[in-house]
Amino acid sequence: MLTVIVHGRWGSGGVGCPPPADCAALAAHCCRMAGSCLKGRFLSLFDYKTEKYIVAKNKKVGVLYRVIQLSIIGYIIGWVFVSKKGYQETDEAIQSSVITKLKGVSVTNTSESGLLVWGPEDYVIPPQVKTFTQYVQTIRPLLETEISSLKLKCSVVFSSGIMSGRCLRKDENSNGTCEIYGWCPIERKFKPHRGPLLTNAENFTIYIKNFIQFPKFKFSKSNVLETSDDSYLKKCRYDEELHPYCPIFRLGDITQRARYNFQDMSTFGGSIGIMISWNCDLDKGYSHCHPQYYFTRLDISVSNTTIATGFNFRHARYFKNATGESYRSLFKVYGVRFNIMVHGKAGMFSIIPTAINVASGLALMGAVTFFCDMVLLYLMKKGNSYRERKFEDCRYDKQHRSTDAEFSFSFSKYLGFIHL
Ligand SMILES: Nc1ncnc2c1ncn2[C@@H]1O[C@H](COP(=O)(O)OP(=O)(O)OP(=O)(O)O)[C@@H](O)[C@H]1O
Repeated sequence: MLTVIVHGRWGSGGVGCPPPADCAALAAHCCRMAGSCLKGRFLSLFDYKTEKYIVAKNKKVGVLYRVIQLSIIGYIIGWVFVSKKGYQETDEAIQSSVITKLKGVSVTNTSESGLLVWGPEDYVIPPQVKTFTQYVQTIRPLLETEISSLKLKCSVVFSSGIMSGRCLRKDENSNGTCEIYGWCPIERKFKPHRGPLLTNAENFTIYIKNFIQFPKFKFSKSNVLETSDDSYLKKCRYDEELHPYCPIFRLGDITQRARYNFQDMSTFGGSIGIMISWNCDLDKGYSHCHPQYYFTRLDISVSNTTIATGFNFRHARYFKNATGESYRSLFKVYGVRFNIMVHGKAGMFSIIPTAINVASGLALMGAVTFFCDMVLLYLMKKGNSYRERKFEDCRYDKQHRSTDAEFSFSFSKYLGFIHL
């Protein structure tokens, strides 16, 4: 669009103004004509003003104009509307709840502890801080009441504990050892057993139940397939191709999907992130909103030189012998910690984002005209001749003293209408 910008002057003095004598005559004339002038100006408010186009027969600029125009149309339709769904209102304020249940049984037979059977209630340590606090609270009274009756004093050369202040086994050959309060025997340092102690741990299964809500659209759903088959959860195992909506995962498959071997990870432990991603196009309907799972190992760094890899913690079991003495078994456990993260985004058609994106598309199209005008006027060889045609100087003309066109120009100018 090539628009003519009209320049002009209105008033006395300066280039284009008639001599003062003529101005006085003109003023007198205007006064006589005041009534009709005002009427004419008022009526010109209801004139329809249209833009003047100049067709520039320049192939280079013409091709450039079409190419940019097509690119912008492609961007708006392809990227903004089709890919980014610019016609939808979105809600990322997802409300979510995750419930997990692990299943699987294993047997260990070591020289220290003999034959032991391990079920989920033994090897699953609740990761939530809240559960852990409850665990500490049930144990603490036992320690506090029993601590005085127990012979917890232990004399060692190096250990951590509370010093009693007494020195034991002091003779002429040695300075003796400090007595401390602590559990006997003190913890011995073992190198972790190579590979998992719970040998079939990679076949354990974890059931991840996830509920999500998009409050803006009053939408809620769970990741468990909606089916009338009661035995579905007993049989199914998650598989991207065959059972993408089965919420039961084999531990070995999870580490494999995170590109790590379960056997390697189980020696020193590790942390696996399970991301549940909900990307729902609610225009397609309820049944098309499904979760997608992504697995990644979290306790590693890109450089692979971190010394912080692995995951372990200490865990104790307390019991009493036949005479009522309290004992505890202290375990330093190496395990795989699962961090489950939920991310969600839902979109639904709305007229407001549609209108905003259409308007910004049209504004971009206007910018193309401005850009091509600049190229045509300032970069082309014949730029001067185009400039002469594009910009016309409308000067005051005695014969047409107060024309509608002139008034209309001034009115537009002083209202600040600038057309590109
Ligand atoms: N980790 C898991 N591995 C395999 N199946 C599981 C697992 N957790 C639950 N299930 C099965 O999924 C179904 C639904 O489990 P849910 O916990 O809702 O019900 P439940 O009757 O309390 O299960 P259960 O008493 O068997 O633990 C049950 O058939 C259950 O056996």
